[in-house]
Amino acid sequence: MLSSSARVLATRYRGNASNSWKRNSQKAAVVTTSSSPTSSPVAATRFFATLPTEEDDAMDVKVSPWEVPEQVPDEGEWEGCRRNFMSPLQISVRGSDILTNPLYSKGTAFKNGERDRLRLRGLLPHRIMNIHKQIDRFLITLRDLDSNIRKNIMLEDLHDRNETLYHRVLVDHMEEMAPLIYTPTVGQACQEHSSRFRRPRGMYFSEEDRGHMAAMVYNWPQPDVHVIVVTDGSRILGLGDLGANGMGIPVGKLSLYCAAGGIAPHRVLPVVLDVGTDNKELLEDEFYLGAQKPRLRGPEYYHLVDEFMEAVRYRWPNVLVQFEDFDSSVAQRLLDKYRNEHLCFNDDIQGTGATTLAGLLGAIRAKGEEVTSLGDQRILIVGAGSAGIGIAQVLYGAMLEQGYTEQQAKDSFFICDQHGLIGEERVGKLTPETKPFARAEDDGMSIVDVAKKHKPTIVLGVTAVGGLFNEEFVRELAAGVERPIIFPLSNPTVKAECTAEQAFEWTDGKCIFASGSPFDPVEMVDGKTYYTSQCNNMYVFPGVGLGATLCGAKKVSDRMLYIAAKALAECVPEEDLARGQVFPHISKIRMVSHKIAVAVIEEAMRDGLATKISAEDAKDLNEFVARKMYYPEYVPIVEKRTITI
Ligand SMILES: NC(=O)C1=CN([C@@H]2O[C@H](COP(=O)(O)OP(=O)(O)OC[C@H]3O[C@@H](n4cnc5c(N)ncnc54)[C@H](O)[C@@H]3O)[C@@H](O)[C@H]2O)C=CC1
Ligand SMILES: CC(=O)C(=O)O
Ligand SMILES: [Mg+2]
Repeated sequence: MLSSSARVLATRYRGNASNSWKRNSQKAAVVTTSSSPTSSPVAATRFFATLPTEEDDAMDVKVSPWEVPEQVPDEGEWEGCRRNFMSPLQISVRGSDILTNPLYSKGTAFKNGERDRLRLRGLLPHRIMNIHKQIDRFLITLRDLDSNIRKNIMLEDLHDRNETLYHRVLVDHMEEMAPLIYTPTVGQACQEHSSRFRRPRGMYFSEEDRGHMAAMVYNWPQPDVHVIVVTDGSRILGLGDLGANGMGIPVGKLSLYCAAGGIAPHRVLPVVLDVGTDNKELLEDEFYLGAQKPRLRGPEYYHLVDEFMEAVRYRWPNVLVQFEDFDSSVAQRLLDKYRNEHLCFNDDIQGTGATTLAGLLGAIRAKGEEVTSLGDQRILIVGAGSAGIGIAQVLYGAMLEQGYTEQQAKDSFFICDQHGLIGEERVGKLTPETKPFARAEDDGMSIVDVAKKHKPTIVLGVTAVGGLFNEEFVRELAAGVERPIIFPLSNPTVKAECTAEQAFEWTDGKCIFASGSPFDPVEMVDGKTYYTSQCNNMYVFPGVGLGATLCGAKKVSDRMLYIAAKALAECVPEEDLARGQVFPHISKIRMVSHKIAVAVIEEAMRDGLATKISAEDAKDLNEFVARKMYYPEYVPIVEKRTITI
């Protein structure tokens, strides 16, 4: 139990932006030329040629010319890549079919000219609202709801009605909305997916679909998908096997791809590989919507995944596939199989590794130590699954980059699973990725004893065991070092290894704290406020995906993720670090994604992996990426006509 000396601040702190961070101004060294024109990820631009009407020009939506900032902009300065010209969207549907299409519908925001030419007159109430008024009205109702799951449902309803408004709500209110559409609420949304199913979103592939997948992918209505997030539902957050109910995760991740990463909504596809479930409750649940049979395993499972990968590549040869929440028994194997032959990455292994590296570089800076001292840290990773070993691999690679020897780098790690410290004694039972991190001695040692003996400077929790970092353990950490870095990364909130209050309370406010799901800052009895950060792969995957797809990367290399981590670390202003905040404020996430995307493209070009960057684009990659980022704004809609002369 906590004493009353710490309390969570009721209102989440809103970080200040600053211009103080240093920019990595390294320019691309190699320029590749495109053989085909780069397709735009921006909805409703480029391929529509008809000019807007006068009335559309007079739209009351404020559109200002965007600028690519040289440094982190002040609050409000970042326009999120707005445009001063909006090409009209040319569509062939009319009337009520427009209103029921979430990619086209503007609801009450259709102007009179559009209502006339699109045969909407009479189908909408008289009053015309602009997007700002629509958002105000939406927020009043949303904020009135008494639970986060109800808010999640209301947001998903909006998602199904009007994608532009939905994504704009996310862009403008990221701090408030991310926990509602993503962790922690998405966990509950997945658990309740079948019971509250309203409308399908995404695609499902199951065993019955074997032999048909190449045809099935043509059922998806969008011709040019850029990003797929796929799960088999086997390890949804820290909630275990949720089978087909895991669809909420690809949907939530892709909402962030659009709002935070600037990929247009019609270019994303959420997928569940419904290969059954070993979750007894779901197997017995009369309302469960997935395949009610035990999980497919062995060669049959891998063949199914293989057919899916072939099918999506057949229809969309350049599509990026993000593997998400696959159980660690298959995650690494799938990554190894596809990483060199398909544009793909595993978010839990690679994205989490890169994000954690960025957070640790920030934390080390916050402590006043050299960022290049990573290999001098003593890093205790509790949890040796996809996330734990993924993090170890990325940190290990970063240490080598910093000039440490392989042995020095390995000696920095203490990795524990539920049997305690992983030592060489059980090397025969370890996965090839875990083996290099086995310690020569102390196999099976408890985390408390590791803390006592080895005095870790950094502790990362990736076990999905809520409360595992108990008072004894955290106090031991605080006794060992002046300022322990404590990252309980498991999701959702109930699975966090400790809370922010506990970490600050038990370390007398000395720790640097970052968690997978957001925690409010904590006010201690001394009246001091202790700030928290969110260390979640959401800071990395949108930018990596944006950069990789924009440059037509042949693959996602480990170095791209390393570069992404460095770019992310550079986005944290000094004054945030001084408060112990080691990630940029969530409201800056579009700017972070932009910076990561530029860095990823530069790296792809250096490594000869970029296939779609023209010499012209390469002249100013900042501008190129900003121009390509989707921004949710209503564009004028016109009828598609075939003109014959
Ligand atoms: N913050 C972030 O961005 C991310 C957080 N995560 C979270 O990390 C957690 C783990 O994810 P995965 O590694 O994919 O799962 P996993 O199931 O592959 O790994 C869990 C590991 O924890 C170990 N473990 C279980 N009980 C333990 C105990 N009592 N003591 C020590 N170790 C114990 C298991 O042996 C296993 O090695 C999940 O809650 C997930 O939500 C995962 C990816 C990203
Ligand atoms: C954040 C994330 O990817 C996870 O918890 O699995
Ligand atoms: Mg995940």
